[in-house]
Amino acid sequence: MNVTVATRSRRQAAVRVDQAVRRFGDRVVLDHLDLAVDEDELVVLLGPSGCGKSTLLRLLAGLDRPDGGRVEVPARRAIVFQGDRLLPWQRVLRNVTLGLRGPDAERRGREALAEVGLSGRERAWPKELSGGEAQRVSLARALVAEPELVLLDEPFAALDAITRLRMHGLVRGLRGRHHAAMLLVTHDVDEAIALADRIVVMSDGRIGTSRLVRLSDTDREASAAREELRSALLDDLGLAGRR
Ligand SMILES: Nc1ncnc2c1ncn2[C@@H]1O[C@H](COP(=O)(O)OP(=O)(O)OP(=O)(O)O)[C@@H](O)[C@H]1O
Repeated sequence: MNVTVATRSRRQAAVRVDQAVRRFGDRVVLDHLDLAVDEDELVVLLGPSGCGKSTLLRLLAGLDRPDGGRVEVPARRAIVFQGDRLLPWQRVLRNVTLGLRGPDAERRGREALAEVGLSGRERAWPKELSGGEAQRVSLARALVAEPELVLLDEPFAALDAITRLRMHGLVRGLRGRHHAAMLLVTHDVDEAIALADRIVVMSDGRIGTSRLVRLSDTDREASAAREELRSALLDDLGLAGRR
């Protein structure tokens, strides 16, 4: 057994991946990959299609096991996928509180929905929601149990550009109130810049470069510093010509 649930202590990395290997047949998808995510840190994992991002996230979520190496994650973790994966036969509030126990579950669910701007929609059915609203419910569901780690697997990829920008603003706001490590997977350079404390670029089954993002929220929208980072990331991804 090589996935362990870490005992948490102060200042420890929330996620620690050491030399993880994952193979499918002859294909080595994760090739001795190392990655650490600190408590409270939002790391964006950026990489081209097929480079193994989802494979890594599945290991961290405990949905799959490595063939070699170690994966340490906290016990309380949540995952948000590209599709909302809400239960269509449950109302919005119930979808959020499904994993909760105790007498205050409903109150916590309502608070989580208020946080994502969906007060008043508690009794709606999932099919009555827009794509952006459904993903906001998914975020509320992920955060309601105060996880130590939130895994976000291209959660906004299916949304239109304007809704996606709104979701970026929402995630930045939520970070101030939830002290979780977050790992967000995307192949969208602009999304990475909009959200990350640190961007790690994945290729050939390993983490290549790791860049700290030191931009203010205003700079993230439009500035020379942002363009410089964008160019550097396109270089990291081998897409320099697309600038
Ligand atoms: N269960 C599996 N069986 C066989 N091959 C798999 C399996 N899961 C993933 N792969 C292969 O591993 C490689 C990496 O897949 P993965 O989904 O992790 O990539 P990704 O970086 O998330 O891609 P995308 O950005 O397109 O979602 C792909 O070549 C894929 O075909």
